[in-house]
Amino acid sequence: MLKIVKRMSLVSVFVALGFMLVQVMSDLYLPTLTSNIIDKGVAQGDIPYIWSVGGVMIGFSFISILAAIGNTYFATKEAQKLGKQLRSEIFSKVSHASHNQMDKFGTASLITRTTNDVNQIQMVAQMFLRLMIHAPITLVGASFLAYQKNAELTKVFLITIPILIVFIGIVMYFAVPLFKSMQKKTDRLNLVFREGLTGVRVIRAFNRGDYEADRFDEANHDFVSTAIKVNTIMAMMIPIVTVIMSGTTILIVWQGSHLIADMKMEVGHMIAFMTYATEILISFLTLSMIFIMVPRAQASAVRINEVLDLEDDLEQPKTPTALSTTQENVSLEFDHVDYRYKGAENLALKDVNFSLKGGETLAIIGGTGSGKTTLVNLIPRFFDIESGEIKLNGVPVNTVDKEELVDHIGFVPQKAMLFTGTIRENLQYGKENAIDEELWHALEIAQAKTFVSELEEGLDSHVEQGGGNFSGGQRQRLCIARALVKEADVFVFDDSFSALDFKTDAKLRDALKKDIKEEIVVIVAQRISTVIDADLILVIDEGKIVGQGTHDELKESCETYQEIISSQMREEEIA
Ligand SMILES: Nc1ncnc2c1ncn2[C@@H]1O[C@H](COP(=O)(O)OP(=O)(O)OP(=O)(O)O)[C@@H](O)[C@H]1O
Repeated sequence: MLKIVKRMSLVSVFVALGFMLVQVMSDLYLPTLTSNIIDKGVAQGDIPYIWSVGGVMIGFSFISILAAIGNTYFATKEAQKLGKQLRSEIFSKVSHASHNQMDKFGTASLITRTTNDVNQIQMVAQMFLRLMIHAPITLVGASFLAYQKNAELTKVFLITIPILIVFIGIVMYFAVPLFKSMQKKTDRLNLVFREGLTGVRVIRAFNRGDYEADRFDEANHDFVSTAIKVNTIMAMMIPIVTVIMSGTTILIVWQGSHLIADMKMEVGHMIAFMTYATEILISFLTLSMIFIMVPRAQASAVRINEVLDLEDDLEQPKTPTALSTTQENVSLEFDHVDYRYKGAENLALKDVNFSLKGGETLAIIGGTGSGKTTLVNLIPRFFDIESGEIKLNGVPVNTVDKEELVDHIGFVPQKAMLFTGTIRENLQYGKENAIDEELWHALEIAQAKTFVSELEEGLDSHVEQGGGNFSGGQRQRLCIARALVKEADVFVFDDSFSALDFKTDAKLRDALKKDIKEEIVVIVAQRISTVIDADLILVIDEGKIVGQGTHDELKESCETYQEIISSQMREEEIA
């Protein structure tokens, strides 16, 4: 937690604490002034004394109010700033995280960490600046002043404070673990909620609405029952502490009245003593709340630090090699590449070997789970390989600055993902200053020009979250156009033509061939018709290249390729 709160500005922290100190001192002085008014003013009928001390009291009350406002302002400002900074740092970390790191946490947990966990820290930071120092200082100050008023009467605390401590201890024993478990339950709730929202169409298609609602209810019930338990325990605090406080007052009045009767104490002193006693007990209560909140925030701090301390598992080269692009040097080479997912027993890719020159098209075909996506993900270095070497334009990709490498690659992932905004903003994602002409050209190659031009607002048409207002095929074509706007050396299309009909698929590949003369095109596909014209086809099975060559060569020599052809011919016959 210390590591996290270190982000707060020391100046603001000291200013907030300074205001708080002034507030505590003023508050502690007020009961003494009350006691003086009663004992010296009221008891002796000294009206001018009452007026003058009353004036001082009003003055100190004002100082206390102003100090409280100052403290709250700086405490809130610093706590909010801390929350803002943490959220930005987590977001930045996550947006630069590798695929492996994203898989480690999961989206739902990352959302909880950015929202709920940051809120916990924010609350504790504010409480620290408002109360954490206030409570101990008040406790010490009020105890000292109460002792000064009457040492004999402080014996009352020897009875009430141990009772309070035991009670608070019991509450903490039961409440702290429940508070901690609530974080995990919030994670689970977010996970189920998120899956329910993102998968709403699948849920409807499979008529699983009731099942999902039950699943959500279960997570919701689990969360709520823990919250009820914890709140029930906490709800007991106030009445029991009130009883203890009332008991303390009764004991003070009972003991105090004897002392007054014996002329060992004045009435004003007893009233001041009672006020100090209340402050002492409230400080104890505040401290106990702090002891409950700090472990909870500590759990949040650990979860936040887990994200912030993520070591970059894709090392940035210390002296990066520049990646130049000339008409002659565009090339992509996989040299005996092996890759294994973190923690996996088997290699996901074994001994992948091929090379391509600018202007060539590579097609990768194979069954589901054979390793096609894994292979193309290695080109922009989403993962680091176990052995072998991958070179782009003759330069090993792990020696190139990561951002520079990605700048040279136009990537269309398997899942067509668009951002909320306009079509123009989405297309300019890879080249901010791309002019309309370039955007229309990319749309034309991607076979998206016709439907975009038919939209009333053309390039300025609104794109809903995730591209929800476009069909699957339209989304895919917009994603293809977005990649084409980039000035890349390699264009990767990971199963990006799957939602297109055969005619559009053929037209798109034709347009690509005509337009992309110097760059490399890598197409992952399931359909033979998509790969048929490629200069090189890799047939992949269980991570191994089982055949490579042109369509005609593979048709003769590769058994797996022949099987794919015959299975698709059967499908066409059936159709
Ligand atoms: N993040 C991951 N962690 C561990 N294993 C993974 C991960 N992603 C994929 N795999 C495994 O690696 C293998 C290859 O997966 P990959 O996604 O590359 O296949 P694919 O050929 O693209 O499949 P599809 O055609 O269904 O998209 C599969 O066995 C899969 O289970």
